[in-house]
Amino acid sequence: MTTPRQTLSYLRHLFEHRGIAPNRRYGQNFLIDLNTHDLIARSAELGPRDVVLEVGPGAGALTAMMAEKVSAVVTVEIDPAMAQLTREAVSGLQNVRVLQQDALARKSEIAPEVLDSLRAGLAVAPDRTLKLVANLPYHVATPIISNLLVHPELCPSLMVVTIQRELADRMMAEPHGEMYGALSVLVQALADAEIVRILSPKVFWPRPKVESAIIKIVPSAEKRAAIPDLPWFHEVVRRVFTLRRKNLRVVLYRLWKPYWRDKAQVDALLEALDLTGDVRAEALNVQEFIDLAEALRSRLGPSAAELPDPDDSETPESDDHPADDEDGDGDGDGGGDGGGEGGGDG
Ligand SMILES: C[S@@+](CC[C@H](N)C(=O)[O-])C[C@H]1O[C@@H](n2cnc3c(N)ncnc32)[C@H](O)[C@@H]1O
Repeated sequence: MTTPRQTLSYLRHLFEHRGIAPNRRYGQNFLIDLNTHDLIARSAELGPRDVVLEVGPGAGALTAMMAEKVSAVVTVEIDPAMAQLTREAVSGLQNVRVLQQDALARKSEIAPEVLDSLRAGLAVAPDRTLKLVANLPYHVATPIISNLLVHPELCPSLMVVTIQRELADRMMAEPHGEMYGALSVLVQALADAEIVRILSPKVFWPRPKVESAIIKIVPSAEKRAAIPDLPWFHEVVRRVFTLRRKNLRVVLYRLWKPYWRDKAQVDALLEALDLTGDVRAEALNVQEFIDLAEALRSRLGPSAAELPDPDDSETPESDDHPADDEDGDGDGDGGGDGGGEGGGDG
């Protein structure tokens, strides 16, 4: 077995020879411990019916290992130099498609070319199943995972990914805690998740500043079926956590203002759900979020999904960084009137 030291030396020489260096902007921390690659592949229970999506193949070591076991691998690599290394690592393997592009379109959606390649791979035989297996670049992990989780036809049967440990902890977090946010609700509402292993910075080159984790997410058909409108659920969870420190009465009134005559209508909706208006989003459990989204859907109607965020310029596609209170007013909503917290969730 190649040791981490040998892999590191190989990568260093390869990069030097090509005149390239790891690019922090792209979250390039390469796994140098091949045992970890092996653990990722084993945890993904790879088999001949699988079509694997790998975002960020880097030098292609995990790609080549997986391609031996599965029916097809679709890899997406933003960095042309890395895409070239991946192509070389899998040359001779007919079942790997290397897309050199951003895996995301419009910052938070999975690029249509990626989805089309997955559809093509799955269409080859009716028993093919999709899996996401990757050492994900940290800045795209949340949109990749959450978009696949709610995707109507391309939700994977399994996701095994390496991510920052903090993000893994957020996925597993319980209500009331600082870590609990849109991503916790989304993952727990739609899947069963477990942390497979915490990874020390030492297994990467260059070493990141923080720990990472391999997380295994198993989307559940039963849980999905309990949520009638997945995109709406995603939208409600994401929006409500943009104002995590306001009470729910204020949050709902403010987020869907054109739809309410007055706050008494919000109170009536909350009362029907057995919730008091002074409760905060971070206190709601997953089932309460499912019920809330459904009640709002019935009350507000389909056009509510089209409503822009209260102040779109300040509210990115995210919510959830714990405990920021950027406007200093003590309520942590990051703005005087409905701005978001930023930080990368849901
Ligand atoms: C953490 S490295 C993983 C590399 C390799 N799979 C490994 O395990 O050593 C993340 C990889 O994702 C690529 N990447 C970063 N942002 C991306 C994006 N938006 N779309 C596709 N690939 C991206 C980086 O260039 C890098 O190769």
